[in-house]
Amino acid sequence: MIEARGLVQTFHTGQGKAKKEVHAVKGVDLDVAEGEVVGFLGPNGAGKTTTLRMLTTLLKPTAGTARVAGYDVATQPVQVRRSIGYCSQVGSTFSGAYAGDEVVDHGMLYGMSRKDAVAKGQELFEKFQLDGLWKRMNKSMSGGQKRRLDIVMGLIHSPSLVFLDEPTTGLDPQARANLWEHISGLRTQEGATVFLTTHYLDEADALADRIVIIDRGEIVASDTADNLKASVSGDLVALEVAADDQVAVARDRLASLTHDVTVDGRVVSGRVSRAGKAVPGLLRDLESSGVVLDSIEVIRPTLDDVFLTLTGRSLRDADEPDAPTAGESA
Ligand SMILES: Nc1ncnc2c1ncn2[C@@H]1O[C@H](COP(=O)(O)OP(=O)(O)OP(=O)(O)O)[C@@H](O)[C@H]1O
Repeated sequence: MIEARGLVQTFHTGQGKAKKEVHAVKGVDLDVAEGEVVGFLGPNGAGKTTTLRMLTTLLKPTAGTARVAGYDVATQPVQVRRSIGYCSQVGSTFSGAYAGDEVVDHGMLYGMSRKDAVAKGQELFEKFQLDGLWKRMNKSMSGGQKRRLDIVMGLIHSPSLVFLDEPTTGLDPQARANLWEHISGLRTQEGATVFLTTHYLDEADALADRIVIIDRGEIVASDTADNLKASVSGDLVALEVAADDQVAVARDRLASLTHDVTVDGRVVSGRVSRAGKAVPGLLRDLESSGVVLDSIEVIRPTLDDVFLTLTGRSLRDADEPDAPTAGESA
């Protein structure tokens, strides 16, 4: 569905002495298969939107090639646009028009008949819990309703591939959770392939089959959330031993699974790869060695741990406004 090779975007800003090159995207390769939901994750300014704009033909790549839905973005932009749905960060609806009219007009722009556009629009309004809002203006809708309306606009012509740019930014937790359900339904109910950008770790974790991480214009990882977490640091296993004289035995048993065991009072802990598989055996081992536990905690690494290991910074640091962005050079 998406096949990008060496995509580059260099912006030129300012004039004279203030002239600057911004290397927003620096040679991105991407492959997205039909039916996949891919989360494109990265901090502010990492190059997510710029990559998305190149893939959706809104921006010409400085270098590199991309085929999207079977068409070349540079030479067949019209065919690409017909095959995809795009929901931008800023939204695509106009505040002074009825929601239903906008959706129908949008469908007609794609060559649908009014009758078909109305039928599909009404079906989508129902699916996205917008029933009753056909004759409502965008300006009198809640944030969550507006985002759902944006998605309906992007789906009116039944695209096989949908791009969502930070779909839940600015929404409250309940509206986010509600939108997540709808996004999951895009594949199951609409049969669409979904490529979404986000800087929310939990969003990528919850929605995507595969996560592609971009940092400063370069892809730094691409895998399932589980594999990314497992490959980086392992799960933290913390054993609280019931008696002081059993601490050493517990430490030795845990050391058979990992090198980095630490002891803090009666708490023995260490990082174990794929703890879900290893812990049952460890518990049997501890029991047969006569160790009694007060508690056991298994803490899975977060995608933030992954990002930290890959880039040396946490996503939160990277989010700070004064952190350096996409390789700007004078
Ligand atoms: N039109 C432009 N002219 C100059 N620089 C730009 C332009 N658009 C984006 N940039 C710069 O390119 C870099 C990547 O921006 P981009 O919007 O792709 O990041 P992003 O990962 O989508 O960030 P966010 O999460 O904040 O939306 C940033 O340094 C940004 O300032």
